[in-house]
Parts: sequence; C-alpha cells; structure tokens
Amino acid sequence: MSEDEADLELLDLLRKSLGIGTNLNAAPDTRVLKDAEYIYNNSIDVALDMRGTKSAAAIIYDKMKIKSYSTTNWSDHPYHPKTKDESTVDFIFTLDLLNFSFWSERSTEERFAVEFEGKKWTGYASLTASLQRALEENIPITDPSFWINEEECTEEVLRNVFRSATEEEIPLFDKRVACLREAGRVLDEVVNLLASNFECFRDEGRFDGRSVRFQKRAQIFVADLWAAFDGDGYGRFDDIDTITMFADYRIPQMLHTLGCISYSPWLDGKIRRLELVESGSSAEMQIRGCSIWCVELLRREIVHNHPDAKVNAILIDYFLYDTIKEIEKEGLEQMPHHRTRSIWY
Ligand SMILES: Nc1nc2c(c(CN[C@H]3C=C[C@H](O)[C@@H]3O)cn2[C@@H]2O[C@H](COP(=O)(O)O)[C@@H](O)[C@H]2O)c(=O)[nH]1
Repeated sequence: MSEDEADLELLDLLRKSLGIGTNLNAAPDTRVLKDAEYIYNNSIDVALDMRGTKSAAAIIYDKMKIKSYSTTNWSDHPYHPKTKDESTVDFIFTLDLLNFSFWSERSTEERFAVEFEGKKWTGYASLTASLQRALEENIPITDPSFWINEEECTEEVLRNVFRSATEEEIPLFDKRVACLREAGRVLDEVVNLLASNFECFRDEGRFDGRSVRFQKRAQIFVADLWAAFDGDGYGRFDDIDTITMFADYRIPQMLHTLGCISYSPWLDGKIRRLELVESGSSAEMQIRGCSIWCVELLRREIVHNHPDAKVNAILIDYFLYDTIKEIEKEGLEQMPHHRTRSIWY
C-alpha cells in the first residue's frame, strides 16, 4: 500500500469512527450534538442566557464578517503547516493527538513554555512550536512508525521534543507518550488494513446515568484537516457541518465573557478560585455539554438572520478561541477558564 493510500485509509477510518460520511446522505450521526442538548436540558449548575446568546450571535457575526473569517485563517497560525500535502495530514494528526491540557497553576513567567525562533510559546502554541522545532531538529515527530520505535523514540528523545524554557515540564507528559505509542500501534495496524478504535481519542463521559460523547480531539482533528486543506483533498468532508464546537476549557470561558453562559454560585466560585473541576464530574459534563449546545444556538441564530452566511460550528469555535486568546494577551480576562486536568482537552 502506498503512503497516500494509507493516509486515505486513516481518514476513512476516522470518518467512520466519527460518523462523517463521504457524501451528504450517508453520515451516521456522531451523537455529540444530541448528547449536548440532553445535558443542557438537564443541567442545574450551568445555564444559557437566551438574550446574551442572541446579542452575542450578532456581535460574533459582525466581527467574523469584518475579519472575513474562513478556513484560510487556520493557516495564519505561525506554526500551522502551509503545504497541502501528506506531511500536513501527519502534522495535524500528531497535533490533535496531543492537543490537550496546557494550562498551568504557575505564574506566567514560571509556566511551561517552549522556546523556538527566539520566542517563548505557551498553551496550545507551545505544542505547535514543539512539533515544528522537533522537525527542524530532524526528529520525525509526526511519523507514527517513529512513535512505536522505542529504540529511536526513547522517553529521553520525547522529553527533548517537549523541553521547557522554564522549570515546569509539559503537563501530562507521560499521558502524551502513551497517546503517541498507542496511536503509533493503531496506525501501524491501519496501514495493515486493520480497523481499530483509538482509546486515546474516545472522549466520552457519563451524565445523569447516561453515556455522553464529546469527541473533542477527534473532531478538532477533522476540523483542522478541513481548514488546512480548505475543504479539498485530504480536507474534503461533505458533512463537515455535523462537527460541533470542540469542548475544551477556552470556549466556555469566552461564552461566559459574552454573557451566553452562567454558573451556579458554588460552581462559579470554584472556577474563580481556580479549584480543580474533576474530570468526569457532573459539573464538568454540564460545562462541556452546555457549551457545545450554546455554540449550536449561536450558529442557528446567525444562520437564521443571515441565511447565506458561510458559518458553521467550527468557524465560530475557531473565532471564539482566537478571541479569548487576544483577550488573555491584553490581560483582560474577566473570568478564569475552568481547571480540569485530562487528556480529552
Ligand atoms: N475549542 C477549541 N479549542 C482549542 C482550539 C485550539 C487552537 N486551534 C487553532 C486552530 C484554529 C484556530 O484559529 C486556532 O488558532 C486549541 N484548543 C484547545 O484549547 C486549550 C488550549 O488553550 P491555551 O492553553 O489557552 O492555548 C486546549 O484544550 C486545546 O486543545 C480551538 O480552535 N478551539
């Protein structure tokens, strides 16, 4: 099997595991949106404000229009790959395999940071910088066969890939190594035509006695491919609009800032005191589910008022993430993001 046939095999597997069809009427539902609506309808610690959501929809639409926000913004990120080829597929898979939990309890100066090209990068940007730095140092960090080669890809080599410019190492380093090893094995199987489930992508929880799916990194992987390839070639997903917002820790913070979402007094206090919101807890399920549903309502409101708007949950999500990062950069955050430590986001 050639390399690009293997890549298409991988994308086919991901489409199936995410329920993204290759044509409009064959897309089995990913169930994420239904589960988000169920969580929203049964939440008591997280509420959505309809007036806030309606006014935010108008603000978001206007700003996205001014910025002519589209898939092309994706490539503007300093370390997002620009070429429309297999190396970008490999980069994005590695990126969204490890695209989780960068927040730190330390000060801005002491938090985990990656030094690359004369700058210090933190948060999500620390991951893109680490990967680009490794590639520049001729470490094949986006090659699945490297991840399972424990002679070459030693823990020491990986520590060097994610080496920090401060005392703090990258959060959940060991989990990241485990994700690479597992994915390397699975991709190896895929290349040998075996379908398999990515344990480290199975982002699900339980709420009110029912299993609920969020699929954050699997969905952002598909979205990043779609954006990087402008919806063509490896980025072609005819049902891309079935992808929901990615339930991370930044979008809920932005939705709160916009007045779309509010928390019960005890949860509000917990978040403001930077206390851990346990992974898998009811409060966390509510934050994640209600945020997904809120972005869906924002999307519906925008499309209702502007039927020809080229807006989907992905572009709204990307816009909200980039906006909260601008607010953070100016030191204007009104409400901290919730602190949950997990490999899911
Ligand atoms: N929902 C959502 N979550 C996103 C992103 C991105 C970056 N996407 C780029 C691609 C296109 C956009 O224009 C962005 O430039 C990272 N994250 C998540 O945030 C957290 C990192 O936060 P901080 O530590 O502050 O950088 C962590 O869970 C990470 O997985 C997004 O877009 N949407």
